[in-house]
Amino acid sequence: MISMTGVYAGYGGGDVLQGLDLELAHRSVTCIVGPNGAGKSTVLRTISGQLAPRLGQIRFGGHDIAGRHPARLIKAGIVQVPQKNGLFPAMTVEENVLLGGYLRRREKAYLRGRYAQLAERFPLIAERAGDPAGNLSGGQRRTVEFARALMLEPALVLLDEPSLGLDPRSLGLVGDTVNTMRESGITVLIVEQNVRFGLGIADRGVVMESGRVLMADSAKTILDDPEMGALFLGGAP
Ligand SMILES: Nc1ncnc2c1ncn2[C@@H]1O[C@H](COP(=O)(O)OP(=O)(O)OP(=O)(O)O)[C@@H](O)[C@H]1O
Repeated sequence: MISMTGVYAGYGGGDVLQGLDLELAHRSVTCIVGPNGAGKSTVLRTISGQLAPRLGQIRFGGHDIAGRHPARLIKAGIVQVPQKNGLFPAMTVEENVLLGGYLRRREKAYLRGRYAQLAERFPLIAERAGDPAGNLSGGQRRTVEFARALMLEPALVLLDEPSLGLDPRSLGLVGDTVNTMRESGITVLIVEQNVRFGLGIADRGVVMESGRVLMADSAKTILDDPEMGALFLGGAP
């Protein structure tokens, strides 16, 4: 559904991604793991258009989308949920969710209908619609961020460290939401420091090191690989 081939990208001081190849199957949930600085978040930024690759191809929906403007990519169905604090705390939950539809803001009936669907799918949205987003717990805020990302019915959702700062109960909420996305036919790409959690909710795992893919397999195979355990998971299980 999306494939990256020979992608080189960086921030001016040399390439962080060094000929990265990555393929995501339609409707799969994939988690990228790897040591700090491996380039995991850079992969997400390159797909969502925040960073244009210097070389290489990113194919999505039959086109090479490398270097396209983020707004065009959102319209094409690719949305990234930022790492943290992506909500406007003084605005209500409803207003925050509706912001996810900004690019189609003139289509009021579509946005109302879409919001109603999301409020049904995520009871929290309906229950706390009028509350300032700043009053929610960390896990609840994450749910609102996810709902906002789904406003324009994306095909591919990119999640950067969804577990960051969450307690164990909220992690369950994140896992449930990823399952909801999978059931709606959305392809999900996650970057996680919490390797056990990330691979636990994913079908596929990708191990990155120094801007390249070291291993791509089922999430379970990677979790169970003793070498991976020693290298990246903080010791063998
Ligand atoms: N905006 C930026 N400007 C300059 N360098 C950056 C920027 N963002 C990241 N880098 C550098 O690119 C390299 C890869 O960063 P990236 O965030 O992709 O790694 P990561 O694998 O996600 O690691 P981490 O888990 O530590 O975030 C790092 O050396 C980092 O310092």
